[in-house]
Amino acid sequence: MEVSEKAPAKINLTLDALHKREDGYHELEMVMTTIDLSDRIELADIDGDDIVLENSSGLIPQDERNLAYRAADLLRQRTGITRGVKITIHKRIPVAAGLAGGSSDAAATLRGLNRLWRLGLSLEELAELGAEIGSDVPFCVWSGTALAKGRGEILTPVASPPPCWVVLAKPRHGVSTAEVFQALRVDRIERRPNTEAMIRALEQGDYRGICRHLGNVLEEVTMQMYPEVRRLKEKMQQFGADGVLMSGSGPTVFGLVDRESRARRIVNGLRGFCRQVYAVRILGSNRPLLLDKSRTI
Ligand SMILES: C[C@](O)(CO)[C@H](O)COP(=O)(O)OP(=O)(O)OC[C@H]1O[C@@H](n2ccc(N)nc2=O)[C@H](O)[C@@H]1O
Ligand SMILES: Nc1ncnc2c1ncn2[C@@H]1O[C@H](COP(=O)(O)OP(=O)(O)OP(=O)(O)O)[C@@H](O)[C@H]1O
Repeated sequence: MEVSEKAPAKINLTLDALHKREDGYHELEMVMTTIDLSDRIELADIDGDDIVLENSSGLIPQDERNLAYRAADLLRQRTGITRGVKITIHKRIPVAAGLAGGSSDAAATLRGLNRLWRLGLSLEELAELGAEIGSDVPFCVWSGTALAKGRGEILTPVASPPPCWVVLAKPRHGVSTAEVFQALRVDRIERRPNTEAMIRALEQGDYRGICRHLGNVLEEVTMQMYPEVRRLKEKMQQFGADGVLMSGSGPTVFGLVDRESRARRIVNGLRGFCRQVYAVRILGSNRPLLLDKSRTI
């Protein structure tokens, strides 16, 4: 048997770091939403008990370091399942980009294997397992739009943004999330996002309010390391995006745009400065993956 799962990317509408914890992680408060730029994960039964990985990208590990492999391994350990599986990753999300590509592959692997192996685990249980793989995995298990606290694993669903376009520009280099957090000085943060105001704007469907309240405390840190990120943000603003921000730890910069024609114009303008430019939609409602039949059967 074989199942296929969509693994969508996320963007951060806000990201605030409250303090550094004793376990070395940062206590976060952030609003994330899923966008229509996805990897596809195929999971197939195979003879034997190996986890075999194939992927279309030369940029991600092909072994047990791959987050999809780790998800399958963890699920087998916790359920006592010993079946073999072939995981094929069709990669479209840029790697080390701040778009949670690896986390989403892991989350899709958990959802897909739950179906393939008829485990009957709930999304809550899969998200809890996912937290052991990475801070973004629980959000990716649920998808939609959510306020994330703690390390990123304490989730409260909030209203999704009204339909709009997201223009993404990914600079050539990737960014190490660990390095960015290491360079962050929480006691020196000058401007923090207003998370409450963002949630209010989302609940009211206030597109202009959402654009106004975009904010990410990691943006300045990554921009110091990679000035190209600042230049891209400025370009995106000049080309007329309604709101512009770096996603996660970067380096991808995204712009919200209300009309397709303007999104296309911005994409064309940016192509002169950046090779990886996309225009995608926000994935509408909360838990859109339920429509994909990815919930427990
Ligand atoms: C920046 C974000 O993408 C925002 O959504 C996430 O916080 C990062 O999520 P992720 O890539 O799943 O991160 P993890 O693999 O859990 O952590 C990578 C590294 O980032 C740092 N890290 C991550 C999450 C967090 N709340 N505090 C941290 O300080 C830690 O140094 C950790 O070693
Ligand atoms: N399936 C995978 N897809 C992408 N990267 C993976 C995968 N498995 C492991 N990795 C490793 O994880 C690192 C981070 O990649 P990823 O694309 O998830 O970054 P990211 O978008 O910045 O994630 P986040 O926003 O969650 O911090 C890469 O350096 C890559 O080697």
